[in-house]
Amino acid sequence: MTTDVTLDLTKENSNDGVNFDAVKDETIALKVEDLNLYYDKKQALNNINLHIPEKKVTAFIGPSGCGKSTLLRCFNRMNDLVDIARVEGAIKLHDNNIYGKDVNVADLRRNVGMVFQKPNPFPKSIYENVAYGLRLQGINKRSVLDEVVEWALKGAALWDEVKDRLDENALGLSGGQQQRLVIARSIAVQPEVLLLDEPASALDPISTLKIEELIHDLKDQYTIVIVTHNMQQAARVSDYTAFMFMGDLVEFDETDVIFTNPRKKKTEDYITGRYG
Ligand SMILES: Nc1ncnc2c1ncn2[C@@H]1O[C@H](COP(=O)(O)OP(=O)(O)OP(=O)(O)O)[C@@H](O)[C@H]1O
Repeated sequence: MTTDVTLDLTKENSNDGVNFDAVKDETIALKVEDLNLYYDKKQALNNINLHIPEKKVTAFIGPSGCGKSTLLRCFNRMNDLVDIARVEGAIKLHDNNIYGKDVNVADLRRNVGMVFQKPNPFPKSIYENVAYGLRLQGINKRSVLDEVVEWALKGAALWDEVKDRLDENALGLSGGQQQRLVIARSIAVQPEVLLLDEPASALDPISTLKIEELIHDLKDQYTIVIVTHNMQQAARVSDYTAFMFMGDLVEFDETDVIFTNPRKKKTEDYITGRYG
């Protein structure tokens, strides 16, 4: 992937639905500035400008194919893995452009963790799944690993269910438990930001509820960005919501405003189920 941080000032600014004032009293963790993303010649993100507040939950909603996952994957440069993807503009994590030349992408991905729709534990023990990121950093001391594994599993609300079977294969856990294990694996390396791409869409309702409760608990310590198809879920878990449509960020505001009093007709049409 190539990056080009030169801004195209001729592009019309289509961000009049983005209410930056909604987050003016928050500390901003991530600033998206004039971001365009192309898959080959097809533009998938159009001049996105957005401020994501620290230690809050921000949800991305919008119809299939509107660019939610593409935008989410920009925050830890997962799109670098797509050869045909090209990014223009900047994303600043506490004022440092993550697309800058000196950025260590492995460090970025440790600091900005990601959880996918389908739980993806490694075919290793529950313990080794959580210890994985620490071992990558060269931390192998058993007492340190024990402490972090317990802390992360407690943080992911899984400890009580697995504390007596830490040496069992993680693939033997239920889907909901696997997803909480993946969250434990992410938080074990103490990221600042957690990106959740439809984390509950493959789960049953009870597991979904547990993930939603967990998101609520985690936001005290982490900046969370979640992509969801489920508008009720966005309304339940998020503080702020961004509505996307065909690569545009149509509207961003407090979640209550988006769901009760949106400014844009397109947002209203979507949340009232007129398309989707
Ligand atoms: N690796 C890729 N190569 C080419 N085009 C892609 C790639 N990934 C996504 N796209 C295209 O970019 C656009 C946005 O896709 P994206 O997956 O970001 O949307 P989304 O809103 O997350 O959709 P969904 O809700 O269905 O997951 C779509 O037109 C999609 O086909």
